[in-house]
Amino acid sequence: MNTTTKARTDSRRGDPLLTVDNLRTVFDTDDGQVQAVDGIDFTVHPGETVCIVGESGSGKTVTSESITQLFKSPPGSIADGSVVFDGDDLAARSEEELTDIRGARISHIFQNPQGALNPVYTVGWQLIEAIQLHQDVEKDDAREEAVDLLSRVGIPEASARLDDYPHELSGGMKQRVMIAMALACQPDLLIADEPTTALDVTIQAQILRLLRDLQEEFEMGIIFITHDLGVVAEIADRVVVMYAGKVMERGSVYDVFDSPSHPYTKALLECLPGHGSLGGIPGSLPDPIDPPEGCRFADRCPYAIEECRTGAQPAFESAAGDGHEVSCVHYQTADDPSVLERVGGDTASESGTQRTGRTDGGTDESGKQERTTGGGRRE
Ligand SMILES: Nc1ncnc2c1ncn2[C@@H]1O[C@H](COP(=O)(O)OP(=O)(O)OP(=O)(O)O)[C@@H](O)[C@H]1O
Ligand code: NI
Repeated sequence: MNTTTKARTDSRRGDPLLTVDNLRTVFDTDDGQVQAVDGIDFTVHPGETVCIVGESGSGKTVTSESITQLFKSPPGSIADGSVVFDGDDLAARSEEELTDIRGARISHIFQNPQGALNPVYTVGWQLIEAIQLHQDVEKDDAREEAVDLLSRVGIPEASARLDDYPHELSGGMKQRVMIAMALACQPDLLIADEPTTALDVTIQAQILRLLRDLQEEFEMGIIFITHDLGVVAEIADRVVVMYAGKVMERGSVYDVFDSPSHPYTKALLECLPGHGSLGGIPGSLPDPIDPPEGCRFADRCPYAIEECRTGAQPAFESAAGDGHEVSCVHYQTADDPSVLERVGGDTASESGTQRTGRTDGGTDESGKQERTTGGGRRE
């Protein structure tokens, strides 16, 4: 995050490119209905990068998959809400209509490139096809653009790679080709779910730079999901903090990082290297099939009071900063994060492990378990 980012955020005006309103996405399983995304709201403006952050299992991937309904249905379905893209509610669109939108106006990049490339065509053929689908250019020009894109995602000897088939490439190379493919159609909205996690830091930096360049060139909106809060600080204009299918806090990257307001956001930031709390937030996510009443984070929150455990997730209250909002009962009377120091009293000043009474081991184990469950179920 820097002053440029801040200036960009503040100058953002006009209609959003994407408005997600009260979105609920559920999965029917043998054990019951998983409330993966449970009534969330956020917007993305043209040229803006919105990062979705939150622990494993919070619903980030399901949120991103819900936009063009990429999840398998059944078991998944949108149970409520709307996803308005450029004036059009995608939640009400047929699979056929969504196929047209995917890859033309909305592109996805996943952590795992498997399945994103067609094994029977060369990399060059697929890229040139994608470029020509969207732009009225001759084949030679499209070829030149394909080479340029490949070198910009960090592929050495790009022109030679055009004749390769996907299986001839290493995993990291495939990932980069997939990113190039997603950008080839110059999407209005790019949805990237942990796109650079498997890549080394130099290539990662190169790809983030490429995204920023293309974003400036084409006013592309970006939804970026990552566990790496360092990357968030670098690329986000705005941040959406998710927990257990709910949005806990949202605002400019500047406000969320400098004045984290929800106790959950504070805890997430404390897990950054050099910020004290190592090994994650003590405790684990609530049961997604039968989430608790009140604030979903209450069981792990050092500031929780009786009021936090009844009713629905608290309504959004404004926190310090333009468009900075937080879903926490403690902000119903104030918009200043220091309110937590006052309400927290002694509990708040205790160390991370004492807060919930859990000690070593619990965190790591539960964290890992969430990951396995989330990934395993999707297959
Ligand atoms: N196909 C599915 N069937 C049942 N439950 C699912 C399915 N896909 C996701 N879920 C559940 O939905 C919830 C949200 O999962 P999601 O993958 O969106 O989390 P995430 O925030 O992306 O986590 P991570 O950081 O690990 O990628 C989890 O409880 C997960 O187990
Ligand atoms: Ni995910």
